[in-house]
Amino acid sequence: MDLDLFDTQKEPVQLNMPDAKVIYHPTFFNPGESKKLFNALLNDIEWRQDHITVFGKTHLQPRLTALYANNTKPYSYSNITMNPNPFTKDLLFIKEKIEVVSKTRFTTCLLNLYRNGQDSNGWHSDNEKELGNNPTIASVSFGEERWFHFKHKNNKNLKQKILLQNGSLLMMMGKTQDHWLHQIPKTKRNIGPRINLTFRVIT
Ligand SMILES: O=C(O)CCC(=O)C(=O)O
Ligand SMILES: [Fe+2]
Repeated sequence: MDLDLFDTQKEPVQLNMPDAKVIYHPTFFNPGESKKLFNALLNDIEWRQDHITVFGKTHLQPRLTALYANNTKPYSYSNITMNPNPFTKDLLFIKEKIEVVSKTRFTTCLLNLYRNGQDSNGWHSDNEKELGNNPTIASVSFGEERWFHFKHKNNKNLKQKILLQNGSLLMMMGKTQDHWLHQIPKTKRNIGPRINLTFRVIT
């Protein structure tokens, strides 16, 4: 019997999405490394909960966030401007490992902490002008797995979804942000926290 047949997928896969380039590495960090990094980030990152203004109404963001960078350039989205903290040792370790596969030098990391299934991230694309054209965004996940949904901006029939596993890396490149929106929906499952790190280049 070939036990490999029952192993989960380990090789990177490109998602079947027209007008986009999205590559998923299911096991970029091994389980031991992922657990250590999850615990360290949960404790050491300066998590905060900002207010956002949508359609003139102010709400608390449905998750905690943080911004780290190797420069002092602010990042603005949804009427919030965040000023970065300097990268920590753990963030530099993760960044350098991702830079090898992505052949990109990242400046900035936006972090999200989804405390439970009620925390979420609404439909958006990462198309702020600070990111430039065709941004490469490297998204790392630790902790509970959560569904990540994509929908095409012009063709309602085009959708994609992927379960982002502990220790995974999702790369969004090329025209992805021009043509697609993404979200992390709420779930009624009784689940624990998930940490997501999105590495970006801010020019
Ligand atoms: O939590 C995730 O996987 C996605 C986060 C995201 O889309 C963002 O921060 O822009
Ligand atoms: Fe995003």
